[in-house]
Amino acid sequence: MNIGIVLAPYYKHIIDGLYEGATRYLSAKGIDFQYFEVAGALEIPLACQMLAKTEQFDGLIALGAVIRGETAHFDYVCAESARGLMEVSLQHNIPIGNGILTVENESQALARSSEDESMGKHNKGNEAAHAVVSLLELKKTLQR
Ligand SMILES: Nc1c(NC[C@H](O)[C@H](O)[C@H](O)CO)[nH]c(=O)[nH]c1=O
Ligand SMILES: CC(=O)[C@@H](O)COP(=O)(O)O
Repeated sequence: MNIGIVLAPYYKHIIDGLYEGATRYLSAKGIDFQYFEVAGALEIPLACQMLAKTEQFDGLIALGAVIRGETAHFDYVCAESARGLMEVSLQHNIPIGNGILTVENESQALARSSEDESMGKHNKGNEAAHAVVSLLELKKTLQR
């Protein structure tokens, strides 16, 4: 099993936490992974489509953090990155875990990308990795 991780280090310290959460989950299950960087969350869907077309990955994980600013740009970045991921996943029949945070402020982002469980919220990178693996396990069951 080979997982492609597409990450957008717009906020590097936050993405590092998401990446740690995702890769700890994959490593604990003995699953191989490779990562690829893009500029921001809006570029993640096309990168996922590029990887899906290689047919070298069983699943993909998208890691990003979108924090609301002063304008409506937040709404478009969140909506279009999520829509793009769903479109690629369904069109290419490839499981994609959406670990793109869409939050109001940095505090909310840190709470969802921390390695310290005492921060209260789950690590969304870990959650995205679990989501992909669970879909791949379902796929394996159906192929029996
Ligand atoms: N504001 C955030 C962005 N904005 C950049 C876009 O994702 C994109 O790179 C740009 O519009 C050029 O196409 N990206 C994030 O990942 N997080 C943000 O908070
Ligand atoms: C969420 C974003 O897109 C970020 O760039 C916010 O920028 P702005 O303050 O110009 O809305």
